Amino acid sequence: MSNLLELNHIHKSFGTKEIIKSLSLSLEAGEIYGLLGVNGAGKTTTLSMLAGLLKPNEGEVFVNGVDMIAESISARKHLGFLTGEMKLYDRLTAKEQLEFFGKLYGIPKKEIAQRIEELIDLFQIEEFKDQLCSTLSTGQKQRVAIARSVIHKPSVIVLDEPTTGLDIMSAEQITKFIHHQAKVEGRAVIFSTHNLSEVERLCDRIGIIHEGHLAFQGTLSEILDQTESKHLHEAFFTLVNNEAVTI
Ligand SMILES: Nc1ncnc2c1ncn2[C@@H]1O[C@H](COP(=O)(O)OP(=O)(O)OP(=O)(O)O)[C@@H](O)[C@H]1O
Repeated sequence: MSNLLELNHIHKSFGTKEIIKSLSLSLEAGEIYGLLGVNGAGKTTTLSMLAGLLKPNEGEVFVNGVDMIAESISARKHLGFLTGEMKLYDRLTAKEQLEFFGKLYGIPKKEIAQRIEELIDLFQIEEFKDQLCSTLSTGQKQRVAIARSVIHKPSVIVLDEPTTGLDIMSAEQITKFIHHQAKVEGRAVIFSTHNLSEVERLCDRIGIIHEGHLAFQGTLSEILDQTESKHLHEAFFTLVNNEAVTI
């Protein structure tokens, strides 16, 4: 099967600070990939590079076979990106927000209406669809933000800490969404999180960024085997505290 997403030997520095030294990963259709790492490890930096918001100093990014660096406008059409940095427009209602982004992506008017109905239904936005975004709760805002990021039906979905700050019900809704997108719709989903149980439950593969590299990349059972751990949190500490395991 061909890869929907490919990162090859990415390097990124800010000034003299080398954040990502060499990082490669790929995702197939239907795969869910969880990106872990301590605060400041470089998860947001990596996801921003693969979404075309930051340019790597070296390396390649392909989305659906399109070169993100050379043809970023066309590559971004295949990708939906959610990050805490991208705020909703406070003066639009939840529904207007979705309409606005539908138009930005050039979705025909008739299709926008239908797509918005689907997303309102999927994320249970109905109750607050006509409320200004400035008045929404954290969980409601996050649901609108994710709906907005996938309005154009991208084949690759990139979510930076999608469940951070959400209660257990809202977080569950988002994990169900991720599962559905990959396993029913056949999209590739990569997300960063600090919630290890979410990763254990949801991800086909896990990547742990440490000191600019992927200290581990593989399935849950592979990481447990390689670190001789019973749980992901034990494996995580083993990899991040002493790099006894090499891939
Ligand atoms: N624009 C920038 N200029 C300078 N340094 C930056 C910039 N963006 C990120 N960094 C640095 O790069 C490192 C990685 O940051 P990044 O936000 O990618 O980490 P993260 O793994 O997402 O962390 P967290 O779990 O805290 O969200 C940090 O040391 C951060 O200070």
